[in-house]
Amino acid sequence: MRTHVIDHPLVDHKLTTLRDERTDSPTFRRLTDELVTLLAYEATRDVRVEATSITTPVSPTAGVKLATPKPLVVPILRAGLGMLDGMVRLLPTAEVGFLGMVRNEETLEASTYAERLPDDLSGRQCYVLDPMLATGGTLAAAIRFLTDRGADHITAICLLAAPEGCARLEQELADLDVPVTIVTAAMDERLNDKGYIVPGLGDAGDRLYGVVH
Ligand SMILES: O=P(O)(O)OC[C@H]1O[C@H](OP(=O)(O)OP(=O)(O)O)[C@H](O)[C@@H]1O
Ligand SMILES: O=c1cc[nH]c(=O)[nH]1
Ligand SMILES: [Mg+2]
Repeated sequence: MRTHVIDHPLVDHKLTTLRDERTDSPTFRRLTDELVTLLAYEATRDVRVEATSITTPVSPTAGVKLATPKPLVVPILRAGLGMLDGMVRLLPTAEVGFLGMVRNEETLEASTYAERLPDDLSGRQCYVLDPMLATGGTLAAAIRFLTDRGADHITAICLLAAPEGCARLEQELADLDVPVTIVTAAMDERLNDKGYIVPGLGDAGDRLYGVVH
């Protein structure tokens, strides 16, 4: 597994406002959207392309276009939905599949409550969107779900990651022969005793969409 922490002053600037407890939901949604587009630029560095030829107003020339099958973008509901627009702005022809997952806040175990994905993901590059990689339980299960269906290249885009979650992914996905890359805006210090990322930004789903409990 490769972990790529984006080092860019604009990312750090937007992330600081996102973390601030005074930032309201509309601003939080806008900053999430902007950050995802910046992260997606790096995360798609190895998106598959194929050769094509076109003619400019001046001459014929060789170029590239996105390879077929097109990449699949998979936001993990709820909070990952806040990252979808920013991602498809960069990859407008990607297909989108959905995974609904929630973490039990007592046991910290993740469970899946919704799934709308192609049955066969053979040969597909998948981009998983989830703002928080905390214990790693949610992302480990999501990645396993996709590789069980045949996905052969996984990139997860997260706003924040915790070292504990990355270590768990390394361990739980050690048997996979599929390349997995985590792209994140920051690697935070640790988890607290409730499984929240420290310093983090709180509950991403609640900050995007409100408290449902
Ligand atoms: O790494 P983990 O410890 O598994 O935690 C991370 C998960 O927790 C949050 O989702 P949550 O369960 O709060 O659902 P929500 O998006 O509906 O708020 C977050 O969006 C991740 O999916
Ligand atoms: O810090 C955290 C951990 C899990 N889920 C969140 O939304 N935030
Ligand atoms: Mg939540």
